[in-house]
Amino acid sequence: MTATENDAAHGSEAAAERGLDARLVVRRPAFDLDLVLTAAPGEVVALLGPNGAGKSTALRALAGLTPLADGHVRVDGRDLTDLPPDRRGVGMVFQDYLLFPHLSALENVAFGLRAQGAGRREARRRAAEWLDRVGLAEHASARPRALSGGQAQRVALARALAVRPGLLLLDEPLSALDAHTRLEVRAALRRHLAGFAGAAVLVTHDPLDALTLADRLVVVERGRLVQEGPPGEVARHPRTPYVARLVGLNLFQGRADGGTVALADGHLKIDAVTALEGDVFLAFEPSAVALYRTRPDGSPRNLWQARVSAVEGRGDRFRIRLDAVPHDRPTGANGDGRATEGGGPHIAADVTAAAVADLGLVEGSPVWASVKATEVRVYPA
Ligand SMILES: Nc1ncnc2c1ncn2[C@@H]1O[C@H](COP(=O)(O)OP(=O)(O)OP(=O)(O)O)[C@@H](O)[C@H]1O
Repeated sequence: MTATENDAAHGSEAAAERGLDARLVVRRPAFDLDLVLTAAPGEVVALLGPNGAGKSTALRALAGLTPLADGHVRVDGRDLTDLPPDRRGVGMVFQDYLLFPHLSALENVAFGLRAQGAGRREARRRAAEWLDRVGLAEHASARPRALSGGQAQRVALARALAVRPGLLLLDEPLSALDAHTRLEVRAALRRHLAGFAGAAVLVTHDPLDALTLADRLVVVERGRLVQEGPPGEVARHPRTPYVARLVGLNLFQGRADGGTVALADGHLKIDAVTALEGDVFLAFEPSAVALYRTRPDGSPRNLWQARVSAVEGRGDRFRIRLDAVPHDRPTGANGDGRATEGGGPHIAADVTAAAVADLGLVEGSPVWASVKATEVRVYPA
């Protein structure tokens, strides 16, 4: 059906609600998903979340591959909830659904067009156009096994886009590719998604894919939406420890009271520049943390005793994981924190190789850590 026929068939319904409108409820013995998901036409939504959060389940439910216990899937006003996958008209780029091995690249792309009712010649003409668009015109007659991973991925993308679906689903589209190919395909995918008129939902583990490809992030944990928003906003203002780790920020929750935030666990107070009162999140970059071997002179106010729990190399910097030593517990006779158990907030600090050497940072080293009040972002919880 063409877009116009589609509109005519579904009348004002279609005009009323463009894009994706879904509530996905899936129940399994040890897991349940309940996720409201929408995407406007032209919008790319990335589903992010830890392993087992339910991202693939959500995508498969949209595709009709996993049955819904409750909820609905509507695309451009059309109710797909009870339709089998092949009648949904949804474009899919899934790892285990990539290409038909016995068909050429051209025939793979033409397949969906034929299924949509295009004549053989017309389908091949449009398929050739799409292969050209993804830069694979000269591979039209190649079988999938003769294509590289990146090429196969681009054919799969061309096949999905050629039918101009109202909804495009991409499951880890770059995960099987090596680092170099990944860069290339990411750039190509970005271009094609920008020109795509329908709604797109992308599942990824890779924060870079999510940050560069998506207009909006939807973070899923344990089958529930825990945070959503434009990538920059989510990256600046994480609301769960998973998101904070993903974007490399230190995150705490606490209560603000006159420019001081008492952390939720009651062990530390942090000076911050804020007019907020009440429950807040508090975030700062690992690079904003300064480390000292002994208590620094002039004693900055946000100063903790901590113990190094891990030292991780990251290019030309080192990320130091710290367990803060709670200030209201005894810190040992010489005040160096050695006698105290960890258990205060965890902090990440980024330092240079020279600092690692000068401070002698190894697992178990006691240190003093500080962060300036002006480096701490505070936002409502
Ligand atoms: N076919 C299945 N049958 C039963 N349980 C399943 C099936 N597929 C996934 N699960 C379970 O459902 C939950 C959600 O899995 P899902 O694959 O959707 O998570 P995910 O967020 O995509 O994880 P990952 O990032 O590891 O791919 C997990 O507990 C998983 O073990």
